[in-house]
Amino acid sequence: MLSSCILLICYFSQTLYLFQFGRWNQVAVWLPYLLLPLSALFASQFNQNRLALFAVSCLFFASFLPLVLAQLELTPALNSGLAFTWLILTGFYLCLRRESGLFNRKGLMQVTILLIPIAIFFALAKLNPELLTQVVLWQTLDNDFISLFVLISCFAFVLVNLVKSGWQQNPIESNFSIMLLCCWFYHLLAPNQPLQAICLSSIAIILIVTTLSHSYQLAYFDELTKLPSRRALNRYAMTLGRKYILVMADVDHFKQFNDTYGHDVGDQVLKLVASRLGEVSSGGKAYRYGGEEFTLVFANKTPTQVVPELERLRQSIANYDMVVRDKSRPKKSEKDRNAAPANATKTVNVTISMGYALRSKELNDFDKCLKAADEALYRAKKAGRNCVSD
Ligand SMILES: Nc1nc2c(ncn2[C@@H]2O[C@H](COP(=O)(O)OP(=O)(O)OP(=O)(O)O)[C@@H](O)[C@H]2O)c(=O)[nH]1
Repeated sequence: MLSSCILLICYFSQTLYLFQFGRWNQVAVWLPYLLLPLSALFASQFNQNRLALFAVSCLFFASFLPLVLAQLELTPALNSGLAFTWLILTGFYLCLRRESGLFNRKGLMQVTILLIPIAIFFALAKLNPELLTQVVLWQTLDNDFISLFVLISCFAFVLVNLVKSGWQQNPIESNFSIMLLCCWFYHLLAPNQPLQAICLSSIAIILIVTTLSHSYQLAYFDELTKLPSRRALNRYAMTLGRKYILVMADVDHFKQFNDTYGHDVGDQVLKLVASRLGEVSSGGKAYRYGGEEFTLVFANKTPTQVVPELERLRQSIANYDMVVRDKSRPKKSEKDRNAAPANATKTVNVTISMGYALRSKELNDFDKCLKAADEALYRAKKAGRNCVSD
């Protein structure tokens, strides 16, 4: 989200600067017609079909939609308000939808749903044009270009998205909010065509940045735990100097835990352990190595600095009371289901074992050091688990 904001500011300021010289106006006006199809193609190649559809929608909005709405023979202000209402509804809908294919039944249904508001506009324009004007245009402000409906939906959209994306840490949702703000600027900047075109080009650029950042996230972050993945660890290994400590951490008796409480609860355990390890201090970085194994890397640290932090992490996980649903309780009848039984949930504690290795003359490369940390982990398991070993 931050990168999109920075990029947008740079793009805007540069283009505004070029505008001072006038001759760039023509370039700016046709640029969206190059960038939007490009971003749609790019997004669809990376299976980001919602982004691709939004790019196509913007293109439709800027080219064909005004021609379609012209058939209604309404005022230009109302046409503009209707077009924006449609674009905002489209953005809102696509943002809330789950990712699905483009050329299948779901994809076709998505496109049909996007066209429904236009059908409603046509019906209302024929049946009750007064109502349409009242809903879309903010007549009280005596400003035909500001639409109350667009204003409210815009704020609602940004608010919902920011809350949702903050909670999910998803670049797609948060960048949809920025794109909507661009649409909002487009609306305000009318009838300045070149400036409006900059807004559309900005949307195309954000679409490309979003596609790239989401793909980066998929490649380098673990989906379940949100920690950087093993691939990210291997990348980080290339940047490490001559002094570092590697730690291998493993959840104790995890198989038994999975067997007793089920795979979903097992996943919850992994999330819990990952969130605790992710809070590592003393300059450490946490990675999900694979399965129930995690790796911590401390660059430029000595065991004396690192071991107390490992002990702190181990204890914070061991002391956490995790509430799980007791899978073993008998299935109840419909009547019993309403009465919450006392033993419906129970509290369990998860422990982890850790082994660490310091890079030295013998362990002079990352793989050797990692293997030594793994052997130390094995010793921690043999020593009774829930402990740190070297
Ligand atoms: N729920 C869940 N289970 C996983 C995941 N990845 C690996 N596992 C399970 O983790 C378990 C690993 O078990 P083991 O390697 O035998 O180790 P353990 O039971 O933790 O025993 P010790 O390490 O000796 O304490 C296996 O049952 C895997 O199915 C995952 O992403 N989610």
